Amino acid sequence: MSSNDPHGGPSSAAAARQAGRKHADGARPAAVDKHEWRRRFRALRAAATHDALRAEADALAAAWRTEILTTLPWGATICAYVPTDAEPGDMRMLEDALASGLRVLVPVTGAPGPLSWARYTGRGALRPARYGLLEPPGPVLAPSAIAEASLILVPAVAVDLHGVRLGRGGGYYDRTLPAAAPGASMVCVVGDGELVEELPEDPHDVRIGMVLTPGEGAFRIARE
Ligand SMILES: Nc1nc2c(c(=O)[nH]1)N(C=O)[C@@H](CNc1ccc(C(=O)N[C@@H](CCC(=O)O)C(=O)O)cc1)CN2
Ligand SMILES: Nc1ncnc2c1ncn2[C@@H]1O[C@H](COP(=O)(O)OP(=O)(O)OP(=O)(O)O)[C@@H](O)[C@H]1O
Repeated sequence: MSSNDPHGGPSSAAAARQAGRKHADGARPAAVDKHEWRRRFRALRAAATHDALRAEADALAAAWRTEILTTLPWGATICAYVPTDAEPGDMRMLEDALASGLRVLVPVTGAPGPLSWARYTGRGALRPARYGLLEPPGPVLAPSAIAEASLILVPAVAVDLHGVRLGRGGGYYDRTLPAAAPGASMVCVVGDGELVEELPEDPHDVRIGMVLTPGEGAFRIARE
């Protein structure tokens, strides 16, 4: 088994990081392995204790507040998403964004294609949607609304140090992000074990430029 084999089933964050290391020949892992990589990261997260997940969410909420929200002007638009229980971070991040005076848009999921958007006004307004997600009922904004955002939170199962992102496999964000404003920051929120050296990349994958992790807070990664 090579160190990049996603069938290996690492049992810790350190093992996940190790599994993301480069092949000796420098080649990227085959893109066909994305399903296995998703399965592996999902298993790691499912095995985490309640206390560990709570500590992770606390650290992410604190870093989000102090390292990102403080940099955004009152009234700015951001694109975020409503996290599920199986994703890092929690609703505090959305609530704190509202409290900081931001206009917060979250995705409205339709058939695979560019995501539409709706304004997040508070958790009480959310309704069950496709894939077990929670979304605002509307009014629905066209996919082009992403161009108004100065910062975009992009959900990720994992991300690598080159900005390659592994999503949930719908291809939604890869079809959505090209309409973002040229200067917008694209940020993935991931657990410490979900930032790895190298993930498989397809030609359609849009690289992101920043990560927020519980252990190291917000930092830029290379988009190269
Ligand atoms: N909270 C949240 N909202 C989001 C996303 C997200 O990742 N997280 N999305 C990000 O695009 C969009 C929804 N995309 C989704 C894409 C696929 C699946 C899904 O159920 N995938 C299957 C298996 C995929 C595979 O391995 O091929 C699964 O996860 O079991 C769910 C949502 C928009 N809203
Ligand atoms: N820009 C695009 N145009 C056409 N098809 C695309 C595009 N981006 C992705 N796809 C298709 O979507 C499918 C899923 O792609 P991929 O596995 O990269 O999704 P993902 O980034 O994990 O998902 P998501 O963005 O929903 O989290 C693939 O079959 C891919 O061919």
